[in-house]
Amino acid sequence: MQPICLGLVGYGKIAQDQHVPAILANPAFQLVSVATQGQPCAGVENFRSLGELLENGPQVDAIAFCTPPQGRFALVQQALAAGKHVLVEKPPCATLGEAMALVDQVGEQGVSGLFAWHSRYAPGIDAARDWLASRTLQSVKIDWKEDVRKWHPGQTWIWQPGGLGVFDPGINAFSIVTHLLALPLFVECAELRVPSNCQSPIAASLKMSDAQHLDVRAEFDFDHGHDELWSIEIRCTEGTLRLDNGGALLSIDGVRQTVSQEGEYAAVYRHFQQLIADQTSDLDLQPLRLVADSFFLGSRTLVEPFYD
Ligand SMILES: NC(=O)C1=CN([C@@H]2O[C@H](COP(=O)(O)OP(=O)(O)OC[C@H]3O[C@@H](n4cnc5c(N)ncnc54)[C@H](O)[C@@H]3O)[C@@H](O)[C@H]2O)C=CC1
Ligand SMILES: O=C1O[C@@H]([C@H](O)CO)[C@H](O)[C@H]1O
Repeated sequence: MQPICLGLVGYGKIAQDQHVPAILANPAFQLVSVATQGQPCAGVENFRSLGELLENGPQVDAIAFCTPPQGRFALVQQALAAGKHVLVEKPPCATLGEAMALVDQVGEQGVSGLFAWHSRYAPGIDAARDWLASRTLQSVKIDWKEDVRKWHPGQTWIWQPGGLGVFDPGINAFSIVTHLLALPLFVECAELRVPSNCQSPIAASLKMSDAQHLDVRAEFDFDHGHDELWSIEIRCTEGTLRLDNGGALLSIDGVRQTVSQEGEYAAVYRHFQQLIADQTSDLDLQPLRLVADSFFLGSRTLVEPFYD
């Protein structure tokens, strides 16, 4: 079986930390080229732009996008126009409208597309979804707190329009709960705390619900201590489910459950491989819709300036 020849755009932190190791560990893929504006990737042909990669580089079947969300729409469109399958890091684009347009364009091009909500592939998520399927939900409490200086050192794009600020990690919690819960969620109120020298929030408090008036609360914080707090607690009539460490740990009524041993990005690329084989796509917009609605409804409070 011929490997899927892969190009990658944006050889930055997540590409180095997660994408390239996952690609190299999966024999179904062969990374053949990178287009990036920073340091080059060893062992493959490097280019300064996607256009150069497509025009002058080795033939590729698919492209993985690890650039910031601003400007990503045009890049993915370029790959689609060239008939390439696309794997797009979260958030898929800087706006909901751009992401909606990509969904249409993937369909029109007849290729496979994946919006890679990586937290949905955390080890505990599938078991949590199975347990919840037969339970009666009462409330959901989300705490998603980390240190931006640890996870996005020197990344100014995250504080610019389209960079989402604390919703860049917070959208991962949205991607989990929209995957776990049967009914669509909507935002009821949002308080956004924006540093005086930034365009996007550093913290947020949210209240959400669904058509059955489920009580969903979320606290997001990008200026948290060194030890992250990525937890979701779901109280049901029959008991309490808790996901910790971003979904890597699952407990039910305080008892730790056995979960998958596969890492998030290994599962992401295995899913992408299957989508290509099945000639289909997985392009969910729900997490980005919740971010958009949080920004629509959000009251803004200016807080002290942020310095990296
Ligand atoms: N930092 C993290 O821990 C994680 C980040 N992500 C997501 O991955 C995406 C990238 O984040 P990071 O890797 O942290 O950012 P980063 O700033 O470290 O890397 C972005 C890379 O894209 C390159 N780039 C920008 N515009 C380009 C263009 N037009 N053509 C080619 N290369 C271009 C830059 O040179 C840089 O190497 C974001 O959407 C983020 O939400 C996902 C999971 C974790
Ligand atoms: O997607 C993301 O994940 C976090 C962090 O890497 C935990 O995995 C990061 O802030 C955000 O971009």
